[in-house]
Amino acid sequence: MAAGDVVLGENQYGKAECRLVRIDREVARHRITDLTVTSQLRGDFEACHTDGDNSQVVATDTQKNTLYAFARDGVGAPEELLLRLAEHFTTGFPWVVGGRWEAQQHSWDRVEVDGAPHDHSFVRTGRETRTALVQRDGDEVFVLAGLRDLTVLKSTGSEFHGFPRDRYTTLPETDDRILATDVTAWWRYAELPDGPGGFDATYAAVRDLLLATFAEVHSLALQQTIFAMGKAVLDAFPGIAEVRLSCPNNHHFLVDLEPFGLDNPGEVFFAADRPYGLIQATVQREGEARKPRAWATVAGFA
Ligand SMILES: O=c1[nH]c(=O)c2[nH]c(=O)[nH]c2[nH]1
Repeated sequence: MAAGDVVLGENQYGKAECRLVRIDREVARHRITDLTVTSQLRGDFEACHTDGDNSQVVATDTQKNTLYAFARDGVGAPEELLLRLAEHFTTGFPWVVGGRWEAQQHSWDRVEVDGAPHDHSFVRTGRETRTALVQRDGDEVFVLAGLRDLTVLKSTGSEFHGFPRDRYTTLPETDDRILATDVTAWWRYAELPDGPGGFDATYAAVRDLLLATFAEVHSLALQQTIFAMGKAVLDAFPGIAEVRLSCPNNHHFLVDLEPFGLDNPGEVFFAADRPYGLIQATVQREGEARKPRAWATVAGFA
């Protein structure tokens, strides 16, 4: 090949953000699963890119249809649905070597009527979005699970001091501040959960641990808090190999009420929306092999 020839590099394609709602209605008390799913295939699609030869192109429309057809049998945990799709496409078409399947799960609560949860009416809650990402390359499968927009705030139990001061430093030291963030977390399964409840139970337990750790750690920095959150997850789940966290420091500034002849003993704040500190960390097990390919397509993580 002559130097300077132009060739196709890495590529993937599929249907992005398929909106899927499944109602389990075998019993009077319906259950709702609300997902946004992206399916992308990797493999030998060179002829399509270079010559417009579509003979190996599993249409994005087909990928979308497969998702809805699979949902007819039940969805289960988002990770399970993605693993099914990965298996189907990777084993069903010889030139498809793998791909990337991602889901966001949108949560609904039951409407309460006279104090009782309703059977078939739901209300969108302000809860976090659950996320899942399966990537497959031949027999190698990476499963990430996570959440985003888990918004938390503690009104005390947070300090920030001892940082270096130079001519540009104006931030006062504080031994009592609001700590607020929107947690984005991903964790990578080295072993898939096979106990009761599987992925769903692990998700719920990890979420609880993240929240409890945020609440209970007396924070000297958001960095310290997020490391503790990741560590709590690794300590509790041997099958989880690493946790990555990305957390904005949603600053709350004490308002100066002196011009109005008032004091402000940590009660009235301006909640700024930007700029915000952005604190990100990977919490991992010492000596465990890194898996950079598992993270290559996760936006916003180092
Ligand atoms: O928890 C914090 N970490 C920082 O790195 C930082 N920097 C800053 O200005 N405020 C804070 N708070």
